[in-house]
Amino acid sequence: MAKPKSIKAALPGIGRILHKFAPQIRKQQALLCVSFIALVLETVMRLLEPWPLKFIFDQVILPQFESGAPAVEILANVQPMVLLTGLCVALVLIAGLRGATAYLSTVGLAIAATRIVTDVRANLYSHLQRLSLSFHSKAKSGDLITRVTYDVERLREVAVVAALPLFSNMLTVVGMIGVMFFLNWELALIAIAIGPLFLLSSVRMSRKIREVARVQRKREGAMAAVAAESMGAIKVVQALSLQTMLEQNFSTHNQKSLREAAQAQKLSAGLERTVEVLVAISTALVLWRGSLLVLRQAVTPGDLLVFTTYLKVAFKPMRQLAKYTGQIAKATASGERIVDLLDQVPDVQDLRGAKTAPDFRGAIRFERVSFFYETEHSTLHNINFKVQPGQHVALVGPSGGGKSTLVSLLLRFYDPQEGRILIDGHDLREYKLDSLRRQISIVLQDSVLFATTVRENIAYGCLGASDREVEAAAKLANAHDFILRLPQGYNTILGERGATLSGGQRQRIAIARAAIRKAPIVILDEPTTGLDNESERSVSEALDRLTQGCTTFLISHNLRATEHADQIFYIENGTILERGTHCELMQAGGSYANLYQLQAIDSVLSGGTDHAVA
Ligand SMILES: Nc1ncnc2c1ncn2[C@@H]1O[C@H](COP(=O)(O)OP(=O)(O)OP(=O)(O)O)[C@@H](O)[C@H]1O
Repeated sequence: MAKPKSIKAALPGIGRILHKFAPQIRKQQALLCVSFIALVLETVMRLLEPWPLKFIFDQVILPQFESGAPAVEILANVQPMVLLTGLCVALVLIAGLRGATAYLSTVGLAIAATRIVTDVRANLYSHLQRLSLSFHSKAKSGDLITRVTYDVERLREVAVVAALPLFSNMLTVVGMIGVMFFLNWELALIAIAIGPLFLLSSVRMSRKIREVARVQRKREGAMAAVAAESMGAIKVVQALSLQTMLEQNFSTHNQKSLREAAQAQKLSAGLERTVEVLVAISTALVLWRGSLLVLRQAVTPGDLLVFTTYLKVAFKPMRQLAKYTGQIAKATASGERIVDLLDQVPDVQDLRGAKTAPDFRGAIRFERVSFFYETEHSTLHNINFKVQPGQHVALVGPSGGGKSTLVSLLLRFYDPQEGRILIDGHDLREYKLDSLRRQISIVLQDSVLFATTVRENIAYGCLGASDREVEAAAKLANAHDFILRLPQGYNTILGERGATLSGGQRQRIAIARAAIRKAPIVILDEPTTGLDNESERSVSEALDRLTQGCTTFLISHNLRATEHADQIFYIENGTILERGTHCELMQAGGSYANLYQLQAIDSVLSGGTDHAVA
């Protein structure tokens, strides 16, 4: 998505963001209203600030100057000393009120913006967790993390430090121009004549600044990618001694980023100086013409004072306009990235009227099920089978045949394009997703554990499980003994993805996590692949206990591990090519029998000892 180049280009984006965040904004309505009122009062105070000084000049120091304004007529009748004291008090009061209202509006708006953005972030995170696998398998996790963290933070920061001050300053500038025209249109025209020149230079400079900032942003992205990649694959980096090469790569980006940052700084400092000169020119012109008008008594010295003060005050925020608009344009890009994500609709979600699934017996039926991912080429084609409660089914066949896809349909990670899947006689889609998935346990080849305690990792299988249940599950999974030997036993905190454990230990904790669910349906996707004989034996034993009495789907390339299954499906190119028990398939002498014999020969030649798990 291209980044908006300017506020104008960003406007539709801002509209879209505000529309999307409307519910969160509405929640902060009261606070926003109070802050806005404070903001308007602050603007009024800013406009009033030079007026006591004007009256001191016109009424106390130089009372000979005439002014037709009714307010001034009233002041003319007040004792000069009383007036002076009153005006000095007013000066302090105005400054105090301005400070108080500015504090109220700044803090109020900042709190409201922070609450809105925090709400949006929570929403985004929960939305992301619910998006279908079809979305997540295409999305880059690094990019998603950036959106939840960096983009949301940038939105908050810019809302507080740029958008709100910009809005308040604009309000002040408009008010000042109005008052200047009220006082004297000729001087007001001279004062704002510098405007186009100011706009021209600031637009030109800010465009340059944005270009440099964009390059720098890209560079930072590249640096983050290099760092993330090498940290994620630190084992390979160290084993291949790639550190120096990667350091050089990183350092090049780092140096360039530094130069670009300096250039952006130089440009914005240049812009500030240009604006200062323009303000000086404008002030000089107003002073020159204003003094002539004062001498002709067309305006009072106090009016001239108000003009010059306004010029000084008004141009100060304008100087930051370029900075603010650039930041807002960038934040809009961030906001749109967030809205893009929030607009994603999960492919798989609860259908209207979906009900909580009752306790399953575990009878499963696939009826003319066909499924394809993005491509039209079907991954599963016309799959039909029935499994009785408690039966063990083995899915075997060549890689890419569609075995994992088939079981992912059972979990409703995806919905089939044709046909239907029934559990205990009811279509899966009739049930609420959570209640369906709660009754299915899975153990994958590379089980993912979380960077928390062993106890919590097991309890994640059934949130709210007691310590006793956790230990019982660990015992079933042959994990209890090795867990007790860990430094803090069940309270040992694991490394990210369970990196501090061996493959076999990880699998046994994953089995404990599956066991604690006490689900009637179990899916095992190559759970013993990659383990050494000792670990495999221990894991297989645990799996035997886990799957007892459960409807089980076991995916395995090792046919020795699947030969005891009640039904074996030989799946190739998305169809069940052969089905039956081990004996039936061996007798049929088809692809299964050939593969089995090949594996048996291999096993004999390598002296391997494979163990059945189902
Ligand atoms: N998320 C996905 N998006 C697109 N295509 C996919 C996706 N996942 C799998 N595929 C494709 O679907 C086909 C079946 O994949 P699947 O993982 O189900 O096969 P498998 O039999 O389990 O293979 P293996 O035994 O190697 O695990 C493959 O051609 C694969 O490339």
